[in-house]
Amino acid sequence: MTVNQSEAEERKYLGSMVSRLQKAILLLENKISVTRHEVIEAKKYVWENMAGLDPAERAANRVEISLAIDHGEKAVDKLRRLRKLAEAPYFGRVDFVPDGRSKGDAYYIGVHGFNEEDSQENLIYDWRSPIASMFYDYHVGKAAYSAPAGEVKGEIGLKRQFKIKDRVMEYMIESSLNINDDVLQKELSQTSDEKMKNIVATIQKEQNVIIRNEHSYDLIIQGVAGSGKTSVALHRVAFLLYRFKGTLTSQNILIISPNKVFSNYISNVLPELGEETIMQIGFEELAARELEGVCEFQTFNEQVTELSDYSDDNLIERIKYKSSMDFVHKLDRFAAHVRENDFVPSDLIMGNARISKADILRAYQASGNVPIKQKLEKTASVIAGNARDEDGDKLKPAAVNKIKTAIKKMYKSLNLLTIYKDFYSFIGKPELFKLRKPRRLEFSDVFPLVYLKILVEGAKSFDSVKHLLVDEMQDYTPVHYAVISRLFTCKKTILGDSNQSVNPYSSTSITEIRKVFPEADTVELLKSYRSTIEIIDFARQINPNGKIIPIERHGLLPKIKQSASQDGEWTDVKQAITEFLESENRSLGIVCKTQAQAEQMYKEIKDKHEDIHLLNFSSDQFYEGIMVTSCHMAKGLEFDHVIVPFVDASNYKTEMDRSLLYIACTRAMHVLTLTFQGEQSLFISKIGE
Ligand SMILES: Nc1ncnc2c1ncn2[C@@H]1O[C@H](COP(=O)(O)OP(=O)(O)OP(=O)(O)O)[C@@H](O)[C@H]1O
Repeated sequence: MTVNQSEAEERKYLGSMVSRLQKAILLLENKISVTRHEVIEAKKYVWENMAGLDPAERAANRVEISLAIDHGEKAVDKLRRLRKLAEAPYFGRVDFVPDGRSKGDAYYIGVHGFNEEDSQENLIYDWRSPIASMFYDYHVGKAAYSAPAGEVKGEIGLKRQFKIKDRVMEYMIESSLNINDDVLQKELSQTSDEKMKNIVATIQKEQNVIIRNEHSYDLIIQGVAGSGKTSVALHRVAFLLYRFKGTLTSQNILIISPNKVFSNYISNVLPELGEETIMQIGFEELAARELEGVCEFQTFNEQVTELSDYSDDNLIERIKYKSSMDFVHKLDRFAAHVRENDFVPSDLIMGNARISKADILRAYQASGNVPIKQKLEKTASVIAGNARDEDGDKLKPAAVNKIKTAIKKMYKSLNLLTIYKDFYSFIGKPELFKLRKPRRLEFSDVFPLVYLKILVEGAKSFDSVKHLLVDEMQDYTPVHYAVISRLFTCKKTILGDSNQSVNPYSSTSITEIRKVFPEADTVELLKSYRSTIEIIDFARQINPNGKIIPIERHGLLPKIKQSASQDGEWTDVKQAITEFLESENRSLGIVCKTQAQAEQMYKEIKDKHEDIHLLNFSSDQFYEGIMVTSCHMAKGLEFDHVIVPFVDASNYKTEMDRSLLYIACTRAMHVLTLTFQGEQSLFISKIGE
């Protein structure tokens, strides 16, 4: 294989590829404009000849027009991809010779594939194609890939990485190692754009295994902070959309995300990869859908705020009790118990006919192991179907309805809140149920009630969803997962980090989640790509439990600034903002323990710079520049520079605070500054000793 050996040849080849892409763009633009013209003409024709066309002709015209529009839309999509490729056609190359052949080919790999209209020759391979997998999995030497016809073994003779921007090659690296560290280093040391970006050029081997996993039904990813869990999950979606084109579309994929800012933050990744963005929903929206008309409820954020403002042992006990798999089993046993015992039939008189309570009970018992409401419906329809009026005829609809109502009334109570309250008496712990206001639940009761509702009434499952992603899995309890498993029977990717819980009293480990999904495959990511070694070392001392391994990238040591007064601390924070403004960094997160502190901070500094944004739970956008927010909101996000204020002994003292501080510090990519006045928190006082 002798093509494009030298850098000069590669540059020339890049130039020719850009020209070929530009030619393809021109051709496609012409086609689109012709199609547009044809659609307009066809519509005009139908409009002008409406009266003269018979219904069959009108229908045929409509079909033709909508087909042309469909083609046009596909062409516009393709055009978007070609334009993107024309700016940076590829990022990698592997030269591969299959076993038994003397000659192989050079395969160029890009964000999208490209072949010219009149030729079947692939000029650029999509990063998701089978051949491209070798780029991520192997270095020079023996290699293999899975083709539709089976595994192809052979030898990689050359592997290169390119950084191409605005049609110009910035650099080219010969890589003998897997995705050369130099390129990864360069990528990671860049300052952050406004939103999360794709990582196709530097996907690591351990990440590629997850992305290209087509076989797991349920896949749980435990990954340390910054290990690329969210990136990997989104690339996995893009891979599955490519691999199962035709049976899976972006409308079949749903992500349960922690909040709207996070949704906005990740919203560019799939479009960058040429796919449409997927639907997103929050756990609370799910709960609101299920509990509509039943009751109101406290949000997760309100619960976290309450816990971080003051510590109430009874509340903590209630939360902890409801956060185990054992609790889910108790709800199951209770539902089985009431289903068995709370139906008390009586004889039913309809005109001259009498239906005995024994017959009704028999029908109820024969109605199967289904939710109570369905049992009652089945019982009623069997009884009504067998009953006859005085003339021996089947009952009229009005009489059938009467039977239905009467049988429903034989059940003790179908009021969900009443049944839920009874549950706590059943388990001998009535003190564990506390309404906040009449008909307002505290957060720890929300998903238990939803689960009970499913057991009583059955689930309205999301049938159109074929793949579900759950991010920040550590914040949801087994009962959340029990609900999820009933509402979504599809494949799932569940990801999170047990060390990043915003409420340790209800946090869930992979072991607990596996109790709900015993067949799930699990995978652990330990390498962290986001932060410098200095920042990770610092965070590791705050929370020594994690197994986090930083990627080899150095930066400044985190700074801790102490002052004697609050005014002194404001000055320190403002000074750090000035340092940020004077640096090349583009995003600054000021991450406070609580939302109230974030608001206080925002008030103090908002006049310092015109583009300071306060992020709270009603925000729906991630901004470039300076953002002030809470640890809870910042979860999943990242910033070039992070300032964590108020790190004093009274503000950060509990295990929950430790977890929040760890989350705050691991949001920083390049620079970390902590400030406090008075006595410093124990979590940082020993750092460096
Ligand atoms: N292979 C990679 N190449 C380049 N950048 C990467 C790679 N993997 C991860 N990153 C970068 O690391 C950062 C962290 O990624 P991501 O947010 O997906 O991690 P996470 O595990 O979900 O983090 P956290 O749980 O801490 O929120 C992002 O900037 C991402 O682009």
